[in-house]
Amino acid sequence: MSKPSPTSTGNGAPLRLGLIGFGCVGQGLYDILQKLPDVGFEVRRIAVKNPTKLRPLPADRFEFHADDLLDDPELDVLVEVIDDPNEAFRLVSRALRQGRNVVTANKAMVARHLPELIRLQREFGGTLLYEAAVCGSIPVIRTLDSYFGQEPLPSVSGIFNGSSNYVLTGMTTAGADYATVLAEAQAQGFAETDPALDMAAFDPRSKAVILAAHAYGLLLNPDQVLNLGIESISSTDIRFAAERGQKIKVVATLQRLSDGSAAVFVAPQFVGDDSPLYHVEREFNGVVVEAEFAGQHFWRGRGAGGHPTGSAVLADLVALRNGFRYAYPKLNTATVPEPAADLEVEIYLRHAPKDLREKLHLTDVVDELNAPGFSYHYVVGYARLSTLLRHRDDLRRAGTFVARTGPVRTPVGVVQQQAAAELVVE
Ligand SMILES: NC(=O)c1ccc[n+]([C@@H]2O[C@H](COP(=O)([O-])OP(=O)(O)OC[C@H]3O[C@@H](n4cnc5c(N)ncnc54)[C@H](O)[C@@H]3O)[C@@H](O)[C@H]2O)c1
Ligand SMILES: N[C@@H](CCO)C(=O)O
Repeated sequence: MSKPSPTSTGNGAPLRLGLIGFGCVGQGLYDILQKLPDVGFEVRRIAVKNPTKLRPLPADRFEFHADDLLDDPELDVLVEVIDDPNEAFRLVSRALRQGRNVVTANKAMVARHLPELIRLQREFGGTLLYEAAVCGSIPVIRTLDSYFGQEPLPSVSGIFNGSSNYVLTGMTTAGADYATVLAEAQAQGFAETDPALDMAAFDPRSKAVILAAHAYGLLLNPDQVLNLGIESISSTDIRFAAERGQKIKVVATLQRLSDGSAAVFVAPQFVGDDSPLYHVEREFNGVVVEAEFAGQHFWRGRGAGGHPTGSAVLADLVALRNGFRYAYPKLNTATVPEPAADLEVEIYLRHAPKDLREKLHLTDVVDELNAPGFSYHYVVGYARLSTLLRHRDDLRRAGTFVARTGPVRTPVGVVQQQAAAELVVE
């Protein structure tokens, strides 16, 4: 096979796309390209999986073997928007080994395989762009990679999942019940094929892992990053927050600590109206970047849906045509942080069975309701992130709801040990 053309047909003709996957995002992109006929991209071939599914285009527009698209040297760019991260990795890594240019929206795949995907681009010369993988239409990856490529970032945080935010908005503002409003999010194409990925915060964890690479040069194994979601949330939790003038939001936190290390985790959080995230509703996402010299930036935009995500894919296609590739400027530099050693975070814990609560070793309990005869019992105190990660699946199984209520801190014992060590040194 001759080496595919990188980013241009060379004669001003539209770039020829091979589209793999024609679900919410694939159709969103296709529709945008129909509405923008002069934008310079032509969907030449479309590979789908299910031969019996009804689709809005004539049947002869579709074929069923994505590998055939990879074997077609006439395609300039492959757009991978399927819902299977393992198959996506097989296809994308094969395409990169051919030196091809690929755009993907698959955050689970990118987060899990980023080191290998970077290596394949460097070794074979292809380009992989994935702006659509994080926060839908908010151009966060390219901004971190290019604009903030050299600037230290004390923190990057935000609402990175549209479906869970949609559910929280429905429960908070309309008193809707969880199952009904989740079904709405699914019907609108916001949710993953397995919505537990959204509700248990695996999806925003993938996005946090991707941003850690671009914001800090930190390549993390997703399994080592704490993710707590809202599967067990109830109207009592929402009322508890509202009585304190707060809302519950699922917030991803990437934060540089004073020792230079970086903490990365995702958890429901009590948010007051002094935070820009308080006002981010429905499927919208919000990203707050604290930059050392630029100060605070806040972006809000649609985090899910066919058109917003298709818009991000289109932006990648245009960037690719202009020769853009991620520089990963903070990788392999002296400033790459270590993942933070263990931290404590203040949490609200509702409905934790006694044995599980004991395993969490809560300290500095500041509030508690545990009256006999009441089904509603909660406690507010400090837990270690590592302990929460170790018992994350127990918490899910027990139907316990956990939300962050305060800042992270170095475990008290560790501070005392450090202070003692300093005393000894002096
Ligand atoms: N929906 C969103 O708002 C959104 C936003 C950002 C990123 N994403 C990501 O984009 C990707 C696609 O999401 P979606 O919402 O369009 O999913 P979807 O379920 O609507 O569509 C995915 C399609 O891919 C097809 N498919 C699966 N394996 C295939 C294969 N081997 N070859 C061809 N087709 C195959 C499925 O049959 C399905 O029709 C996922 O990785 C998702 O995480 C989605
Ligand atoms: N399921 C994801 C899609 C966008 O990545 C969400 O709800 O945010």
